[in-house]
Amino acid sequence: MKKIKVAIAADHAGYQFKNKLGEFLKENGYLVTDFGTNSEASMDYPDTAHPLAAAVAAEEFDFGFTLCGSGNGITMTANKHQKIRAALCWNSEIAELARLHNNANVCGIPARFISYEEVEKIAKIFLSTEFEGGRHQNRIDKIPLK
Ligand SMILES: O=C(CO)[C@H](O)[C@H](O)[C@H](O)COP(=O)(O)O
Repeated sequence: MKKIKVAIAADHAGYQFKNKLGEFLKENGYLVTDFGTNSEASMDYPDTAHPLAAAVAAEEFDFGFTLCGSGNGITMTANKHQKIRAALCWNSEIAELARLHNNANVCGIPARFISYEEVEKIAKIFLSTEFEGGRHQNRIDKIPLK
């Protein structure tokens, strides 16, 4: 069976959870590529979020996970890419809706505000939920600026 390709990226605030999430995903059969950051030294989230978003937009990966302190900066950055629909997901219900209704291809995680256990729950539901299509397809078609 074809393995799902997942990209992960973080800033210093999301570094620890990003590493744990990467290991968890590998253990569960996903092909994981880590776009950094590679330490807890302070850095600027666009430096990892833009390369991840460009690669997901180019369909080199099926999904991306981005982690920073609030999840906001790294999600805002990813959403600057036309083909990216990055959703800020702070619990599994929101993550499920991000896939069902928004066909999100990047999951933004607020690492300073949720537990690591919640991160795994979010990742599991995000990766296993199919987009519903229908009325939601009409809506996401209207998101990009023409
Ligand atoms: O981008 C963010 C805010 O929207 C993230 O939460 C960052 O991780 C945060 O701003 C980093 O803050 P720090 O004080 O530089 O550690």
